[in-house]
Amino acid sequence: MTNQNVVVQAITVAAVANSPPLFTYPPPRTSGSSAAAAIPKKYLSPVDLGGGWTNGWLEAMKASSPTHAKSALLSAPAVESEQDEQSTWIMRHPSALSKFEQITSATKGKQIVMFLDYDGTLSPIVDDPDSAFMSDTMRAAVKKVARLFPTAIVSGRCRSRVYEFVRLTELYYAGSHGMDIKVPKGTRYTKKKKAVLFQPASEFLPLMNEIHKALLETTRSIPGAKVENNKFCVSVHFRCVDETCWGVLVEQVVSLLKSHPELRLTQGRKVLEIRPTIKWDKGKALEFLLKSLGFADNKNVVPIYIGDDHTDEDAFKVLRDRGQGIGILVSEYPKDTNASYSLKEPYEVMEFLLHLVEWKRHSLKARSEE
Ligand SMILES: O=P(O)(O)OC[C@H]1O[C@H](O[C@H]2O[C@H](CO)[C@@H](O)[C@H](O)[C@H]2O)[C@H](O)[C@@H](O)[C@@H]1O
Repeated sequence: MTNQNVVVQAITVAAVANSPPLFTYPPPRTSGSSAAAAIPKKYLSPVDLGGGWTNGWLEAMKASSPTHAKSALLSAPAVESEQDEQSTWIMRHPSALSKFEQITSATKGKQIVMFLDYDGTLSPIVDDPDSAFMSDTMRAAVKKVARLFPTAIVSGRCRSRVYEFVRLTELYYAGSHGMDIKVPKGTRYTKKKKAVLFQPASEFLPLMNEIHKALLETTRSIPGAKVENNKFCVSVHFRCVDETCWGVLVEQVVSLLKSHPELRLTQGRKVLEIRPTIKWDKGKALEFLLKSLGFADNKNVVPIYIGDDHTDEDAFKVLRDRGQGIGILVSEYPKDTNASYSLKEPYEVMEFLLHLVEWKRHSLKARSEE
């Protein structure tokens, strides 16, 4: 078992797209002085800890909720109508189903490596994170895909938890937003004698447990708040919290972070996430897995990454920067993204996976008959 540590470095800021964002992420400071001046640069979080930090996050929480984002668009006279917005976006990020042939022709003769996010991609978003089950039909589709292509799950969840949901031993798993990767021994692709465990934030484990405990305690008074221990990341869910309490909740999180400049705050779908300020994310995890599979500099490899969240943007950006691979965003709404294609919901993800299986089987058969 290898356990490499990655040096704690300056922060990687979340991926930003070329076009103007529909809502800002990470949130801007709204006012206040910077308490971050005293913090060593290597630990500096994406937004400083000045007085505006809480307000900035609160605004971001509101703006990233689709109903808010939508009404903001509709009330701005300069913005195109909602429908125009949708069709402009879909032209830029066409459906991976309607452009299926374009995708497969780009992968012809090349090795596809499949990367799948879990929540909102393989399982629908539900109120209770512990009930985010994947359907049997989706599991069967992923199983079929994994028979044909190396397949990895890259999730914000704790690795063991996401495995409990997926329950497919033949996959590679990266949990805690890529900070906990397990490459099993002796797979078809790696043939390694020992499993490889890569945990670049391992030194943060005791601190993350402390943070989890502290947040369980402080958020106890807020109805609907849920704190999840994702090993190298702690998630504070606000999906079931009344909007009037969001300010108090974010204040609690921010005040805890004030004494921990080595941690940073990010936001997912109705969730605030506290994680170590290390230069590691889902994009780095994608690169690490490609390397572990022996495909590091292989130009004949096409990674396909499907995800629905801010944190998946790091992976989309890696593919865009490499000029290699296909990023597919799962979203019903126009969102600022580095992905090239889109799918509306997990059901469409399943259809796409099954199309891919069908196409690959067909081309293998055709080749064997040549
Ligand atoms: O990277 P992912 O696999 O997409 O994980 C991201 C977060 O997903 C989970 O939260 C999200 O899904 C929940 C269940 O549908 C939903 O209730 C919540 O509002 C969403 O944010 C998970 O619970 C988090 O720990 C993950 O970080």
